[in-house]
Amino acid sequence: MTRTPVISLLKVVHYNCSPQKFTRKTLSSFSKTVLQTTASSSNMSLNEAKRIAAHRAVDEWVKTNTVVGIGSGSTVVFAVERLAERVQKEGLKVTCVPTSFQARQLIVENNLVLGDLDRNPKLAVAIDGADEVDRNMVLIKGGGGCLLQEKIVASCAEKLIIIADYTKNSEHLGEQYKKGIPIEVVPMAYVPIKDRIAAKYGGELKLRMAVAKAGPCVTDNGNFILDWHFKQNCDCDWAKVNSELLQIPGVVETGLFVNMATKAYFGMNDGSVKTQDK
Ligand SMILES: O=C(CO)[C@H](O)[C@H](O)COP(=O)(O)O
Repeated sequence: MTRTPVISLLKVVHYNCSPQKFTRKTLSSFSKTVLQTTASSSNMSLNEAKRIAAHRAVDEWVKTNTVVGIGSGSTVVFAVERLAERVQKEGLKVTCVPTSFQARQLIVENNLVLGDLDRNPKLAVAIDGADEVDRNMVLIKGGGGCLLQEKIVASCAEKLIIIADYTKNSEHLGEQYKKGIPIEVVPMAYVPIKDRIAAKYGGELKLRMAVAKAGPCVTDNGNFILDWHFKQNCDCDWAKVNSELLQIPGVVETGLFVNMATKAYFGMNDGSVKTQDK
């Protein structure tokens, strides 16, 4: 049987919970805006930067007869594209475990083998995007609202490999990503959680609102998301902050990924791929 890669940005880059709704049109104007504000002499589109990072990571990390975690977001679209190409061209055999409804759709639409943690509790590698990566490889994730399943799948993988464009590569968290740290919470507890975090650490917490629905964004797990706009230039011990946040009743998971990522691949503005290790 011939397997045909089916990549539809219109379908797969659709975030229910993203503050920015992506379609082919908005994705391109979004990319343009970011490019204009981050690199005046840019010669590579953000999508091209995502693509080169994703393809390189898939080529270096995905081996045949393995189980691979498939992250969520717009960069992962290009990783799945590459996996599908390799299945077709080299007969690569992989089982793919999704981290969201979007990832599941991507796997199915590209005729890749769909797995789950019941049958595949140990993964060789998980490939995922990030909203920001700091110099210590601490990540902010959850811009697309999929942080809980992303962290679960990453925790089952021997390696977590991050793919991103150059706008995600920072010295400190919050330097470039201005939408805060996503925190997934049980709906009935969002107000007390918000108050407790603000009282302890300062900053502002915003309930993430849905894009094409009135009311809050509801995650794939039926929860809400608080985006924590922490104080700028925070010299925080993120491992400690993460553990403390997880102690609050009603906090399900945070978008802080500390000591999880093995390597990050950034597609750069000049067409090169920069890597960062743990
Ligand atoms: O954490 C995520 C979704 O929950 C994504 O990996 C993160 O938002 C990056 O997305 P993109 O590749 O679209 O920049």
